[in-house]
Amino acid sequence: MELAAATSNVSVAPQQSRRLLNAFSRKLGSVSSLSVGYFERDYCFKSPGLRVSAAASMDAVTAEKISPASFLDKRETGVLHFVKYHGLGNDFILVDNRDSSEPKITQEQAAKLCDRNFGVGADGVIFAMPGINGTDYSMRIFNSDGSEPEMCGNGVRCFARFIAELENLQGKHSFTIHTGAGLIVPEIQDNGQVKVDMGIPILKAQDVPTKLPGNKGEAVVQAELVVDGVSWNVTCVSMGNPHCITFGKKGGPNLKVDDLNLPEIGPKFEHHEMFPARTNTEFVEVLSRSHLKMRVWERGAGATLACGTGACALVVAAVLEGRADRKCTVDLPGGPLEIEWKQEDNHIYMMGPAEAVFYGSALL
Ligand SMILES: N[C@@H](CCC[C@H](N)C(=O)O)C(=O)O
Repeated sequence: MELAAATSNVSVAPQQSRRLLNAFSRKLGSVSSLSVGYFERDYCFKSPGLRVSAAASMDAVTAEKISPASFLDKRETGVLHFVKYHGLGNDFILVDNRDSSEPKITQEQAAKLCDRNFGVGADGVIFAMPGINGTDYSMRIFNSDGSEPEMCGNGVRCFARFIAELENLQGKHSFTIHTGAGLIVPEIQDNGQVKVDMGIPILKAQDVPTKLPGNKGEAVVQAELVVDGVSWNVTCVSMGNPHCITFGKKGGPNLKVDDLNLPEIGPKFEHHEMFPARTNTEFVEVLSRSHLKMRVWERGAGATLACGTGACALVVAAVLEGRADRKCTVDLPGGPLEIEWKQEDNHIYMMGPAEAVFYGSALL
């Protein structure tokens, strides 16, 4: 797989952007069907001046023909058009797969695309697919290692914004989405943030899944897990995907998450024999009863800047361990999420941002 090109709108001035466009246009030469893909989203859609300049540098396609939907509509064999989104720096390649229930690329191709040196670079690839059992859409995701998780919290916020863009929807909108974790309902707010009904957390040990024996009914709460000879206190929660949450070592002080050597300790949790489906691990510092700080090591993706399902799972763990209230701000490396585990319906609600970053095309 070869990368055609892609450009981010982060801190690129209009003049630089124009130069980039011209360079891409020259480089791609007669491959006019691809050259349309390379423009700065924000400047194209918010800056009429550049829109004209951009079009002028592309001899084959006029700016008027460019829209998010028409860009993704282009269907050349061997080319994947995508939009890159992120939710607090947890970044995804979004693929318009609404015409088929088969992902447009394989798990191996997804892993290559996610490579930050030889590909686009992302924590995962997300496919927007036709709904199942009466839902509006289905979401599937491949992690950056090519494995397929059941759910992705930051991803589902990106998914909702992607659908709104594809369907040209403005303002408040909600969708029903079938995922590996069942029905998930995101609602885009007027300010562009996305609130998601993440469903009911799963606590039964064998359903998480973990081989640790239940110690609070069937749930695993503040139980001992020996990792590399060191005893940690862990609580296990599934949000459709498995999470192991720790606030510190057994008998030790509360965690200071900035002091952790995540690349060293993270994989030892992920591949621990007590987690037959591997696990995501959240390391959590309690700042107050309504303010938590976390770092995450994700199954199949490693250290990421944010994990939505992880933020939900750790609030559940904090409540079960008596460390926090049901409504918390969770600080992740990429920014904060608002999480509430509602007593009334036992559902967890997550609120946070999702942003499109750039459009691109990859040669498969
Ligand atoms: N970053 C995601 C979780 C993605 C899936 C995870 N790596 C897994 O394998 O379970 C989120 O925001 O929830």
